[in-house]
Amino acid sequence: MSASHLSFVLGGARSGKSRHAESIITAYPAPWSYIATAQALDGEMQERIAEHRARRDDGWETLDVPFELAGALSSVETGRPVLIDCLTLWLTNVMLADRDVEAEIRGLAEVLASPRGPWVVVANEVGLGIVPDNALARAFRDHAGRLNQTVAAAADSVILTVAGLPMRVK
Ligand SMILES: Nc1nc2c(ncn2[C@@H]2O[C@H](COP(=O)(O)OP(=O)(O)OP(=O)(O)O)[C@@H](O)[C@H]2O)c(=O)[nH]1
Repeated sequence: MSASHLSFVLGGARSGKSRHAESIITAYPAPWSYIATAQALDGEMQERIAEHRARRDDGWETLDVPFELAGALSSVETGRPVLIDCLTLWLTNVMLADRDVEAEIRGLAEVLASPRGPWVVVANEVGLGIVPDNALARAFRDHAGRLNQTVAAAADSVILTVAGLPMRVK
């Protein structure tokens, strides 16, 4: 595999994007860092998180980062492979906390543009369905689309996972 500064893995729910992203990272020698943006706010999320934790072995160090992604990435040791799962939940956290979404995306984009890595970022492709009938969902869909374009522009490889299959789109 060629050395990559930034890979971006996109897909729908349960499309296999996390598993594919993990396989990119574990092709590098351990230790690897896993930056989790999910917050275990209810039993269902706790179960999903437990499933993920169970399949990560001792080579992984997990950091819980619901908000300060740019800061967390900047402070990771140079050369350490990092997986960020997932950007769309980070966006949800930022919007629900009433933070300045544009400013947060700019801050993240600056760090992602730095010539570091290997980093793999996971996100949901959310905009394919009908126009949501409430304003918050429409704003979320639009921010998610712009965020994905920003990260894809900075990435040297972009992969779309469909039904568990990775398709290279950049
Ligand atoms: N807080 C926390 N979250 C975690 C941890 N491990 C995984 N997660 C979160 O679990 C979420 C993914 O959950 P899933 O429901 O399996 O994802 P999915 O999008 O439906 O499925 P795939 O497309 O197959 O990856 C990510 O947003 C991670 O942040 C952890 O150790 N701590």
